[in-house]
Amino acid sequence: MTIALDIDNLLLLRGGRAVLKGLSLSLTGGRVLALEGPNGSGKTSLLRAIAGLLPPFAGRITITEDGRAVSDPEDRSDFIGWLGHQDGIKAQLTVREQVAFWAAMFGSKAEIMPALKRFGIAHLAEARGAILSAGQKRRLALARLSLVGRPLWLLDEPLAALDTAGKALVAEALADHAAKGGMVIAATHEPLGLECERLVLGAA
Ligand SMILES: Nc1ncnc2c1ncn2[C@@H]1O[C@H](COP(=O)(O)OP(=O)(O)OP(=O)(O)O)[C@@H](O)[C@H]1O
Repeated sequence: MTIALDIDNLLLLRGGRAVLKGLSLSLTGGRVLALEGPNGSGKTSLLRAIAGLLPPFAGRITITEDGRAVSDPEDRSDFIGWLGHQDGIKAQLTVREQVAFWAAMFGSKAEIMPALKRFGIAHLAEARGAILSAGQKRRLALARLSLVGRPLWLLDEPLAALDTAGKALVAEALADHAAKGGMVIAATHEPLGLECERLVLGAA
């Protein structure tokens, strides 16, 4: 599958105010884009618009799969792996259960333990979500995302709360996803730690 994203002359409003105006962008599978810019510059808004959660006031966002447009936002969600500010970790489930639940929900046949190992949390497999630290929760959310097999990853501050080793694991996972033809768009306030394209949004 070849995925491509095309954004044409986008105007996004939040609370009646323009947060992004005249943005155009093209990206193909195999690429990683770092979305940069100060607080309030519209990074999360752009991710939400690409995900189909924030309708453009003007302009167009087109996602194509093998040259065929995926125009319905509901169909679009089938292509998207989302990691927001909230990790969405369930307090009562163990680390293993949370990843297994996602794998089952998304019909992934990938194995659980290698994903936990990859993000350095295999030793926490039987720990409940409630006792995880912020960085451990982030690692779990990333392990979960890596299992679901969606080609377009939209990540909001994927490095938040991670230590140096955790950041290196994320960089590796992003590079790996891109190497398999996936696309990554990550809002970030710090370098992602791999070669990538950059889009710097303006001040609010
Ligand atoms: N639900 C909302 N209603 C009205 N305005 C909003 C809403 N959500 C965000 N905004 C405004 O839209 C602008 C862009 O916000 P956004 O969250 O996209 O910025 P950001 O670049 O991701 O910021 P940060 O780096 O702080 O995460 C901000 O001025 C914000 O106040």
